[in-house]
Amino acid sequence: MATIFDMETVALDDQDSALLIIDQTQLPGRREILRLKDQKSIWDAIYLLKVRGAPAIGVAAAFGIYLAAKEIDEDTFDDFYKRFEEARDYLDSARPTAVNLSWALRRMDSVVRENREKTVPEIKSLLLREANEIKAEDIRVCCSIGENGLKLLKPGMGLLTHCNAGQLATSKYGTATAPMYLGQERGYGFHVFCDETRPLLQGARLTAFELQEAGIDTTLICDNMAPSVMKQGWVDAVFVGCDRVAANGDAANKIGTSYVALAAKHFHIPFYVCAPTSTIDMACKTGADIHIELRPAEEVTEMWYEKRMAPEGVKVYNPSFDVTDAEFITAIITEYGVAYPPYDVSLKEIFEQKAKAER
Ligand SMILES: CSC[C@@H](O)[C@@H](O)C(=O)COP(=O)(O)O
Repeated sequence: MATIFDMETVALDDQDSALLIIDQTQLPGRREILRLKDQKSIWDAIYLLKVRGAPAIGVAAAFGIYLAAKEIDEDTFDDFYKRFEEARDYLDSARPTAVNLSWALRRMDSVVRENREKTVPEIKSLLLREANEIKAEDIRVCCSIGENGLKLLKPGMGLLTHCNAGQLATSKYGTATAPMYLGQERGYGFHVFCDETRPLLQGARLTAFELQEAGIDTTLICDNMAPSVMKQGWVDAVFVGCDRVAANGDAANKIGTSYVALAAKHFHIPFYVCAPTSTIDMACKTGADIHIELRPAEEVTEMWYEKRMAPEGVKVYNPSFDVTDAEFITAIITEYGVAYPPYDVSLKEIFEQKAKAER
């Protein structure tokens, strides 16, 4: 599949001693690679959206906790694990909604706990192996979501997406964009509408950039234009990513997603949520249990380039995500297949398939 950068979204350097990310706050104007070594700068990069998107955050956290573990200078398991837990909890506090962050850290934590009889250097190298596997898995998962999503589409279709669930939000290919990249490679000739995605414009700055660079026919619209574009008959399907899916199929994604879902339902357009199983949180019963991150008011009162546009002192409400109720979701596309309502049944089946495949 075609990708836009030579560099991957998240990587370790050649010495496995620093996290390399492309600073997404600078895109599309500047392609700046950041080299992050200490925990504070990795935490900041996640919080400030220099690296963002649920799967990419998970991979960054996996590498981040490995780098933290590497620096722990203790000989006994208990002393090592105490400091490991502190670093784990610190990274986990960077952003609350995307479950991939805690999912990846839990996986790394299991590696430590399951190998307590090994030496600390051995545990450190197992952590490196696990972080690399989390990233490799993410790439495979995106490819499978691409294949599963493409089966739902026909050549020449018009698609709409919200926020950035693309290459920049994952290790490669994206989730919601994977069927688009794959379709492009196979001559489907899709036309994609990108919602700009206020307040931080991930759609305008990142998705429109990615898709255009990949040669996909792309049109940028303001968020409030989606219903109008749908009404004209230009959209045959909506594809979005997600940050956490609850066991009943309610799905949290970038603020504004539920508004797109409502419009899609009104115009009888299928609304698909692309979700790696790492983003499905079966411990979370419904969308009401999903913690929605509140972000600083300045993201709304100032434009991305720091130009104030709202009156000083105005009250601002700035939730970063919203929950689309399961009833508005036509299907959830995972790496193990497509789940249809009722999701409490179909998502369980997806996890059964996953367990079978892992046996
Ligand atoms: C494959 S990424 C899915 C989601 O993480 C994405 O759609 C999204 O909402 C990202 O939000 P962001 O605040 O930019 O991290």
